[in-house]
Amino acid sequence: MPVRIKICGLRTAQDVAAAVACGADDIGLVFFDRSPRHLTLDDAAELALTVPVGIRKVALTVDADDATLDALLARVPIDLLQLHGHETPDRVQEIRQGTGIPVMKAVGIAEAADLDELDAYMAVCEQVLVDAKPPRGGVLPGGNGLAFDWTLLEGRSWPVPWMLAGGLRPSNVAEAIRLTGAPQVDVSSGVESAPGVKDPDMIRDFCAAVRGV
Ligand SMILES: O=C(O)c1ccccc1N[C@@H]1O[C@H](COP(=O)(O)O)[C@@H](O)[C@H]1O
Repeated sequence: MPVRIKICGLRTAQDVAAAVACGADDIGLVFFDRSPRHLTLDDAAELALTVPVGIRKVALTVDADDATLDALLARVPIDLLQLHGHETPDRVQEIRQGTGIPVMKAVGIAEAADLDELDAYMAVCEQVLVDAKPPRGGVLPGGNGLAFDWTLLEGRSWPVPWMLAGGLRPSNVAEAIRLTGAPQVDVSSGVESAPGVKDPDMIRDFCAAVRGV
């Protein structure tokens, strides 16, 4: 099976076109106002219209309340919710049942013990996102371009689909896939020329590196 590719933090129709042309499977829209990739609902609704059928539209939220999620889903057609905050397994379950939208919960990894946290989420969501733990006191809970020790994942297998994220770039994604066996990869800052500014050449190189594994 080819490794699935998610390009996250797209903000313009040109970003979407570049990702789609290079074979991305998922595009990520960020709804977190402290992020340089944040989209308003109006901008996201317009951008969503440019995404071809068959490409999954993923909404990234951080500890969003029900009203925020309802407003988002009423305005923007979303295929998968990426929960990137401190949502507990109970809250994940509640969101999944309340919205009817499949959920991918992000879990931050810095050491082997952090992997235990994944188990509780496997039971309540469609997918998990295995990301680097954000730096203490950092502004963003993700999208920091930081990798974790991928050897922690060697020999692991999980019963639900999972995606690898954190510091992936065109130059390291092939090694990350080889070491971890990741069936899906997610990138944001690793294909940017500046925070929030996607670079079509880097998107192309990233996708080519994944497809070359
Ligand atoms: O991209 C963001 O701005 C962001 C904001 C808040 C939470 C998560 C965010 N991005 C996600 O973080 C990981 C890793 O990103 P990177 O490739 O290391 O920059 C990825 O899943 C993004 O979707």
